[in-house]
Amino acid sequence: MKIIADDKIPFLNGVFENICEINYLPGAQITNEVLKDADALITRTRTKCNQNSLQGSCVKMIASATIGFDHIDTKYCEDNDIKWTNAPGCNAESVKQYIASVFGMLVIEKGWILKGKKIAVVGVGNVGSRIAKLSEALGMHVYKVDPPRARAEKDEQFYELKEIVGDMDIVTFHTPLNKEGDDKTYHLCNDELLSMMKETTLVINSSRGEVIDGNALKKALAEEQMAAAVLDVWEKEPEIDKELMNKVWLATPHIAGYSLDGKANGTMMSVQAISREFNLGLDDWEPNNIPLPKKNAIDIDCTFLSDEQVLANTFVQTYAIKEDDIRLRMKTNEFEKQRGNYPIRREFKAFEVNLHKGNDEQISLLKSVGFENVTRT
Ligand SMILES: NC(=O)C1=CN([C@@H]2O[C@H](COP(=O)(O)OP(=O)(O)OC[C@H]3O[C@@H](n4cnc5c(N)ncnc54)[C@H](O)[C@@H]3O)[C@@H](O)[C@H]2O)C=CC1
Ligand SMILES: O=C(O)C(=O)[C@H](O)COP(=O)(O)O
Repeated sequence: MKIIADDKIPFLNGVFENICEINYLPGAQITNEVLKDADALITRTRTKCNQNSLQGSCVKMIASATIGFDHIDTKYCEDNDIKWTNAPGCNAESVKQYIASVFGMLVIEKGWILKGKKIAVVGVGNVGSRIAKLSEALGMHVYKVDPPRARAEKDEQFYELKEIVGDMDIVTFHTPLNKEGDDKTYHLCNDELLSMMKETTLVINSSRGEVIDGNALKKALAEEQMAAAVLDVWEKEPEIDKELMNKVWLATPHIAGYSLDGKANGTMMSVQAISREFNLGLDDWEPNNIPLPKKNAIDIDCTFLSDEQVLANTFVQTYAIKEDDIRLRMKTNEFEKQRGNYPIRREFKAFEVNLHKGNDEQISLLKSVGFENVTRT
């Protein structure tokens, strides 16, 4: 048996070597020629898995170590008996941490008071439901927008995006990229939607670049139809629109899901899926010894801070989004390189937080958003 694997998937080296042949290649170099005699592919978003790459190959299974699967032509796979899997939820906590860092920056850099603000969470799946919970913990009013769930569920309250968007302080997108159909999300955020927003609204996109019409956003920002944008994902990335980047408040190179925890989960789910399919005896395999960041103990002096400021400061100390923003602006052409050499980032649960002169309410708020080790002195 032969596996082709993307060489940027961590924790994979050594896992299959004694069982079968495995070759590692950069995502963009995984071509039809390379896949010809491969039985399985372990991939990321950087390899288009479609007729071009798969026709005539021996590939029987594709496992993507990512949440999104818009890089896989699922119809082609289904029509050609190629099984495929993604890794649902693998890095959802990481995207939550990314959004938490945006919230932190709103409080620290822009002086926002989040309590009482209205936020539309568009797409309430693994990521969106975490963002909704995080926002509620910060006292925001959450408006959930998810037409597929709204149709399927009776007990949860969902809103129509166009009906509420004019009243929102924040609109954050967490949908898959659906290129067509009733639940199409391609350019879901377009001229029309942007023109309905208040001039103080912040738009965040950490889903897929094509969910927002970049030209429309550029125009809306230039004309101050809405206030600001945070973009992690971009149309045509890694060749991103620099004019747009210069207009957005925080710009990052598609790394919202890049915690090591999230990557480890993605690798684990892919290895186990391949193992189950080909009977390789790795059904329970999981990576161990996930490295910690240099500083995983956080000390916050709460003396003059509101509860919201305590949370904001804690969030940005676990992950400083500004550092990714600065790196991208300094070397925009290195978008893909920055993703490939991404620093160690760990999720909330890997940190020990001490609140100096903090209170029980702050401890319980931090625990409610995913911190496991919180003390006060
Ligand atoms: N920037 C990054 O690093 C990352 C980006 N992502 C992106 O985020 C997306 C969401 O991730 P998850 O929450 O884990 O996916 P999920 O599949 O758990 O949830 C997606 C939700 O969107 C809803 N939805 C579908 N069409 C919609 C529409 N037209 N309007 C509103 N809601 C709609 C679905 O019903 C579902 O509840 C992924 O598909 C991926 O593209 C995911 C992980 C990391
Ligand atoms: O999981 C997803 O979906 C993502 O967007 C990933 O964070 C992107 O991961 P890579 O393809 O860059 O590994």
